[in-house]
Amino acid sequence: MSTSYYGRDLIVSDQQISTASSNILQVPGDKSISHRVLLAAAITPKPTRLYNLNLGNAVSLLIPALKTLGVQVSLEKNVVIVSPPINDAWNQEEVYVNLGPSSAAARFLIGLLAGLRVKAVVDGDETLRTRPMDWIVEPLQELGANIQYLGEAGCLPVVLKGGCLQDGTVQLKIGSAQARSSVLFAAFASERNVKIFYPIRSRDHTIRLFQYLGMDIQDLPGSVQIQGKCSQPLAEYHIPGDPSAAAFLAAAHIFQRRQTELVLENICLNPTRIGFFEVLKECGIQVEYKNVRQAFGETVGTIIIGKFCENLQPFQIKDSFLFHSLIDEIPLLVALAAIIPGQSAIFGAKELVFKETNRLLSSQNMLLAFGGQAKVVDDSMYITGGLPLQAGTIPSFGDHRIAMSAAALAFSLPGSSKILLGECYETSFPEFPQLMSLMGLNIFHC
Ligand SMILES: O=C(O)C1=C[C@@H](OP(=O)(O)O)[C@@H](O)[C@H](O)C1
Ligand SMILES: C=C(OP(=O)(O)O)C(=O)O
Repeated sequence: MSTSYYGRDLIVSDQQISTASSNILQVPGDKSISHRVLLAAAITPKPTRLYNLNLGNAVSLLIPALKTLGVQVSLEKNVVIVSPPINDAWNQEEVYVNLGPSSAAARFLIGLLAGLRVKAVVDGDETLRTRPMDWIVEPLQELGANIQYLGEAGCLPVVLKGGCLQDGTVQLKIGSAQARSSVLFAAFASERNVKIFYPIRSRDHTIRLFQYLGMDIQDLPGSVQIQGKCSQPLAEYHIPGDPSAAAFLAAAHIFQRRQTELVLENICLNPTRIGFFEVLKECGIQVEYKNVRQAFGETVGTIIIGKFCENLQPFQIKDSFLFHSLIDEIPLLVALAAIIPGQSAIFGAKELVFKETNRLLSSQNMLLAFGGQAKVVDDSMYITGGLPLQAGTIPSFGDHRIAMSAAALAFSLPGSSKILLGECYETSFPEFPQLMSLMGLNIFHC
């Protein structure tokens, strides 16, 4: 399996660095919400103050791209301030922007630029160039956007050449939240009336954000219709903690068999995102949501993971809503399944093939390197848990979710493991080593 990522390896050793490790932690802002509020702020008439923005590469690379296009972005202490281009003068010189590894950043930006009729070339790194862009280009073209592929058909780079978006209806074939959000951003930016039919309710942050902005939205099972006019511009937004980052801390707590509670504060508890924690419950791990409240259209609260208990049960993921609500946590669930005696299984996981790596195969290979057993059959995966695992040299393929899953699991094993290219955690969770150290994990680069 190939990778385009170049970074340092990570060493994880079983030597605890501190006996007094922390039980109350906060994680960085949610990556998905960060992408969406940055783009919404870029087309909101007044400056917007964004608190707790995720500053991993996947989000931060969007900032220079927006600046190239004329958007004003500045940092004041820990607040990112975003204002639209002066006099709405988006750069029209067919500028080149590169979103590195982030398909969410690229897909949303293409939707937004199509809606604004801004001319630009949108590109990504070698990995992103292999990921499907037809999921968004086709519906945008159906609505009138002029987008052409500059390299391989269906992939980045693409050139946007204007084209006037029309009111209309599109039917998405794929459950991808990014596909739906790209079209929603196009409708917002063009102020068009667009109806989207979609097969699965995957993460719905864009719908919630647009409702919060006062847009006229009809949100029905299987479809959403939006009149892309915002009546209540953003002035500020506090981004809640990322449940996908919180999942690594919860897993480390379980792998370490801690006999205390772990408290994760200020986490996004949107039901389309907390599938990992629901599966933990199914396995017999105590999980509680406390202090649950609504903030900026999102559900936010504290997650409490109980002390480790023996007799964990294997899990099965069959339902497509559940699958999408934990889509980025599959590598971590594969690692978790390895310590639970019996067979766990994940079904209908075709979309994992289109992530930073083919995550069915990269998760399998990660586990095999620890001496575990996992088998991929078509779009399903079967993991035999409870077998003896060993520390070792573990490939991450430059995929942040694989690297962090491997690091969390490695800590529970005697000896040291080397996670190849492990520094790629910076894509979504730059604070990963610091937070893991707070949990006693001995982790360093080499
Ligand atoms: O909408 C989003 O922010 C995301 C949606 C998911 O991708 P797909 O929509 O391609 O499934 C997820 O894997 C990605 O990390 C972020
Ligand atoms: C798949 C991911 O993100 P994206 O699709 O935006 O690259 C992820 O963060 O795990």
